[in-house]
Amino acid sequence: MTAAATPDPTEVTSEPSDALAPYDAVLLLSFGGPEAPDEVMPFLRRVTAGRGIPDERLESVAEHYHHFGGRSPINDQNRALLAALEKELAGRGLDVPVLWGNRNSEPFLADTLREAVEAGRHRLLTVTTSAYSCYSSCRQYRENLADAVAEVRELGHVLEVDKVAQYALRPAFVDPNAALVLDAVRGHADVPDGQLALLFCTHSIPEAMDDTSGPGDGEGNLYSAQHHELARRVVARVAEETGRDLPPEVVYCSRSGPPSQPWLEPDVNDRLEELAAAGVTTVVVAPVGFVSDHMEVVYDLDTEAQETADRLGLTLTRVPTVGVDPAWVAGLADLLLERAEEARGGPVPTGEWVRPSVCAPGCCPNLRQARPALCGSD
Ligand SMILES: CC1=C(CCC(=O)O)c2cc3nc(cc4[nH]c(cc5[nH]c(cc1n2)c(C)c5CCC(=O)O)c(CCC(=O)O)c4C)C(CCC(=O)O)=C3C
Ligand SMILES: [Fe+2]
Repeated sequence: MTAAATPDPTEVTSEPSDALAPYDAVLLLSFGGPEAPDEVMPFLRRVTAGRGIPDERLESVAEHYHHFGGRSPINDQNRALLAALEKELAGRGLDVPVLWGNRNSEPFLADTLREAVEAGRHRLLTVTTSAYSCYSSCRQYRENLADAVAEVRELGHVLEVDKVAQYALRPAFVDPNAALVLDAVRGHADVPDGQLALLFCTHSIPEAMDDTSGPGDGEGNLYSAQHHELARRVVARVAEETGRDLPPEVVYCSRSGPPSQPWLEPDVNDRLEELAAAGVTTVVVAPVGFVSDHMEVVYDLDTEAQETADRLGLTLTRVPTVGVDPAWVAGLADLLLERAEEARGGPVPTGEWVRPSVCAPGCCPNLRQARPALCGSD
C-alpha cells in the first residue's frame, strides 16, 4: 500500500479547536478491577478497606472474578472508551490527551496525575464512569482526586482539577439508554402485555447512603430518585414508539455489607421470582446503573440472574450498557465541551435533574469520616 491509499471514510478531519480551553487534558476516572487471579484479593481488600464487609462476602465476590479467569472486564472497557473518546475529540479538532486513572487498581489515579504534571499539564477536566449521585459514585471520587492532587503538590507541582457533573439524566446518557431498551422491547413484540416486564437494574447501596445522597438540604434519596426518573423517561419513550405501557420498575443487584444493614431493594433475583409467580414469561433487564459491562453485569446479571430466570422458566433479555455506543461517546464529548464553556464563564446548565458541576457543601456525605474532596464548594 502506498501513502496515497483511499482515505478512511470514518476519519473526520477538522480545524484545530480550543473548545476545551482552559483544560489541557481530560481525565477518565474509574473504579478499577483486577486483571489476573493474583490481583483479585488485593483488589478486594483495597475496595473494602475499613468497610466492615464480612470475609465470606469477599470470598464469594472473589469467586465471581475467578469465574472469569481473575480478570474484570472494566479496565478493557475503559481502554476502549478512552480510545473512542480520543477519536471523537480528534474528529472535532480537539487535540487533547485523554488520561485514565482508577480508584482501586492500576493505573492508580495518583500515578496518572504525577505523569500528567511531568508532561506539563496544568488543568484537567475529569469525568467519572459513574453517572449517578451518592457517596460511592460521586463524593468518593472527589476524595480520591483530593488525595491524588495533594500527593502531586507534595512533589512541588500545581494541578487544578475540575469535574463534569453527574450526568445520569442528561440526554447524553438517557437517549442512548432509551434506544438500547427500545430495541430490546421491540424484540419481544410477540409477547402479550402482562407477560412482559421491563426492569431497570442498578448497584444496590446502603439505605443510609441513599437517604443522604444529593445536596445537604435534607431531601436525600437522590440516587434512587435519579434511577426512577431515568426509568420513567425511558418507558415514556418506549410507549411513544411502540404503544406499550410498561411500568418503570427499578431493581438492585450486588448487595454487600452485613445482613443487619438495610440496602436498597428489591434484589433483581427476588423480583424475577415474583414476576414468574404473577404469570410473566419474558423479562427485559436494562442495567442502566452501569456505563459498561462491569463484573456486576457479567456476573450478577448474565450469570446469577440468568440462572434464576432459567430455573423459573423465564426468558431474560439483558439490554447492553452504553459502553462505546457512538451516541454515548458523542454525548460524553458534548458534556466535556459544555463544562469547558462553563469554566470560561459561559452558561451554567440548569434544569430540575441537572446536577451542578461544583457540588454543594455536604452533598453525598462520607458517613464514616469527613475528608477533603475536590470539585465542590465545601
Ligand atoms: C454505587 C456503586 C457503584 C457505581 C458507581 C461506580 O461505578 O463507582 C459501584 C461500582 C462498582 N463496584 C465494583 C466492585 C465492588 N464494589 C464493592 C462494594 C460496594 N460497592 C458499592 C457501591 C457502588 N459500587 C458499595 C456501597 C459497596 C460496599 C462497600 C463500600 O462502601 O465501598 C465491592 C466489594 C465486595 C462486595 O461487597 O461486592 C466490589 C468488588 C466495581 C468493579 C466491577 C468490575 O470489576 O467490573 C464497580 C464499577
Ligand atoms: Fe461496588
